[in-house]
Amino acid sequence: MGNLNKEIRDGDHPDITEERLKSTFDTHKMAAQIYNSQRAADRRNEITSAVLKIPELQDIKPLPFLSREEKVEEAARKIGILSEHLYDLVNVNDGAELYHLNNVVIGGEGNPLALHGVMFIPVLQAQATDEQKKKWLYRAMKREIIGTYAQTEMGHGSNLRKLETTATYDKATEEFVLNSPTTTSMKWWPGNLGKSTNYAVVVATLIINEKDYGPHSFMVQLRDENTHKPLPNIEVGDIGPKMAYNATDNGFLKLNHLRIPRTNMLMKHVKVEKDGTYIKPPHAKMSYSAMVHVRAHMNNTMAYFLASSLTIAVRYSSIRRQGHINPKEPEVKVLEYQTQQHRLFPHIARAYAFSFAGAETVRLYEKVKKDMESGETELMADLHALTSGLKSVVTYLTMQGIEQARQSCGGHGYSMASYISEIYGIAIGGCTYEGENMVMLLQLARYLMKAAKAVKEGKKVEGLVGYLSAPDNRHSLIDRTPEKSYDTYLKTFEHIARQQIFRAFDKLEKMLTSGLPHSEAWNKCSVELTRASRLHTRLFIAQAFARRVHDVVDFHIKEALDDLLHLHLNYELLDVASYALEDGHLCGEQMNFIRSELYRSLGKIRPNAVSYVDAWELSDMELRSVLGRRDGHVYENLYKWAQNSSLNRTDVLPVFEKYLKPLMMSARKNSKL
Ligand SMILES: CCCCCCCC/C=C\CCCCCCCCCCCCCC(=O)SCCNC(=O)CCNC(=O)[C@H](O)C(C)(C)COP(=O)(O)OP(=O)(O)OC[C@H]1O[C@@H](n2cnc3c(N)ncnc32)[C@H](O)[C@@H]1OP(=O)(O)O
Ligand SMILES: Cc1cc2nc3c(=O)[nH]c(=O)nc-3n(C[C@H](O)[C@H](O)[C@H](O)COP(=O)(O)OP(=O)(O)OC[C@H]3O[C@@H](n4cnc5c(N)ncnc54)[C@H](O)[C@@H]3O)c2cc1C
Repeated sequence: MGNLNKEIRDGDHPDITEERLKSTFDTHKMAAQIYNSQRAADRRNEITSAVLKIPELQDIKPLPFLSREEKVEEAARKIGILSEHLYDLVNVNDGAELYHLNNVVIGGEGNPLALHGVMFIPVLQAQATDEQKKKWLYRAMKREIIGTYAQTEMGHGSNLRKLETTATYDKATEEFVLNSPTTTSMKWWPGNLGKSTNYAVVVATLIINEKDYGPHSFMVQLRDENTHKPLPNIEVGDIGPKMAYNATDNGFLKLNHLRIPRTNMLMKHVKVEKDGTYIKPPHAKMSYSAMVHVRAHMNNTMAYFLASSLTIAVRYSSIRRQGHINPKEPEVKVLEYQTQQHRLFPHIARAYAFSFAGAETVRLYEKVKKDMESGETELMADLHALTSGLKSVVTYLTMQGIEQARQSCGGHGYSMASYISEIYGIAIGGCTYEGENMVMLLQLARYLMKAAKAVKEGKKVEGLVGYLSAPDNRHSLIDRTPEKSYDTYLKTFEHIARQQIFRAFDKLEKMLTSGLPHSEAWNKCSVELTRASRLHTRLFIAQAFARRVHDVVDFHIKEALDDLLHLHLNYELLDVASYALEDGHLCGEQMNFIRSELYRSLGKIRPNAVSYVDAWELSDMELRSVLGRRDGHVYENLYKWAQNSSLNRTDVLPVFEKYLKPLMMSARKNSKL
């Protein structure tokens, strides 16, 4: 039998090899859990190996040394090369393969086709008629045209019903007139809108006979297909540098009474007839499908960002030696410190948890998508509630985890050589895009309040909120849990979520009964409501993790995942325990039990720490991190990396002659006086 950890190679840093030799599980088999099948895990590695053989696909230099223009150019250059090799490298119908290819070759900072693949094509698939698909979708799939999804405006992103861009139907010419009447009505933010795309699905408020029908989707050609010059009545450009994503040209768009044919409205589910008759869709929010598509996949992209930063931090922590635990022994790896373990390991568990919750979400999404094809919309509300909560909780916890990973690398974590700050910047965009987190937590809260009302009225609720009708124990039995049975933990999470949901419900009801209008009462309860949504979502994540561990067959993988789950449940419970202490569901003694289980878990995880992150099988090419190198040879490569700095091109910079020398000369002269 070979090594269980598949990353071991001759010549690696002995400290990291020592870690890998301790692995109790086969890291490639674990990758099959993370990526949902052995085949998917194999394909990732095959794609990486194939990419490594194509010299033109390698980074010209470390990305942090590129200017914004160079980043945009570099991403576009690689997209060009990728086009030549695409069909040899991946199955183009497999989103996971494309995403992996993107991460290895281009990375997270963006590329000209990002929104094309993530939103433009999905919105056409879901909302275009067959005729419209023939006209645009197939051309888009062949990349004859490049598109984006232009919804957000300078003045409005969250509140879609107040989008100012109008699409007014002109019956006489059978056209829509698209107009941005104000500065704030300009589209502002859409990815790749600024410079790369020549088409966009523009979301605008539909007006027929002066009646407002709310946001609808329209296909708009922005630029000439040959010259790429903006078409008449269109102003379009880049919105400038951002915290991260700087290889992406997020853009602005002003439409000046632009006329488009009636048939450019996406009409699979909703229609405007020639005479202006409006035929409504089977469900009012069907046109929001592109957002739900991205939200459903965000658990996995966030898990990936979190796992990337943890891979960097854990590998580095295994070669970084500083300080002593036993003064008679050599300096220890910083990974030996309990504080370092507590800082990193719970986030490793979260990355796994998000990936497992993500797999369940994508399954539900695929089902709803299929149902919608035939006009069936029953599960749309469940999916919207689930993805709204997960999107918010997972992005927020990912942000926390990445920042802890950065700090755990000390000074070198702050250097772009770690690349963690870039990953952080990319990931935290997710707290805002696809619905600002608070706004989306409040969407889930609407669903939870409906369920709570039903329960109060004596009705039985099922599915994601089924626990609200289930019997509850007055006191948690958590310290009477047999090993490897997590039922009592999950029951405690259920109790906490249930209590908070009803607390928010009761508060809201009381205000409504006192005569406060619904929207005001809602606002006054909104902090409690968002708490309810978070607790409900964290319960779902814990349940999804437990369901996955339950289903695993391989003994060693199951055992390793079980250790992570144990850590997860104890850590998360401590994080939310105040809710259960308030009503005496948990007592002080049980808190001590949870704490001691948590510390025991850290010790259990420690020998496998490097293997848990190695199991994500993130290559050096995609990590782009000196600290996270697979071989552990960090220090000599940090020095090499710094040689890329343009400041090192000459020994003396012109600023010396210009500013520093006169400053020092004058200071010296003055001190002689
Ligand atoms: C050469 C080739 C090489 C190729 C190689 C590589 C190729 C690349 C391949 C892959 C690349 C991968 C690269 C990855 C890059 C990743 C990039 C990141 C992408 C970033 C994208 C970001 C995009 C955006 O941000 S788009 C804009 C998003 N905007 C929002 O999310 C707005 C948020 N607001 C809302 O959604 C709504 O306003 C709202 C939901 C808050 C409220 O809507 P409303 O006003 O219409 O609602 P009402 O109040 O009237 O009603 C509420 C009611 O409706 C129900 N509801 C709402 N939404 C839904 C829904 N979607 N489904 C079902 N029901 C819904 C809600 O539940 C309420 O119901 P009630 O019953 O309670 O009334
Ligand atoms: C990296 C990135 C990429 C993006 N890509 C795209 C894209 O491709 N296409 C596109 O169309 N858009 C895109 N966007 C825009 C993005 O979708 C919006 O910025 C986002 O939906 C938030 O809307 P907003 O900016 O209006 O926030 P605001 O709503 O202005 O948020 C400001 C504050 O107000 C609060 N708030 C607002 N409404 C409520 C409420 N009802 N209740 C309580 N609090 C509230 C929020 O919680 C927040 O704290 C992108 C944004 C980013 C950062």
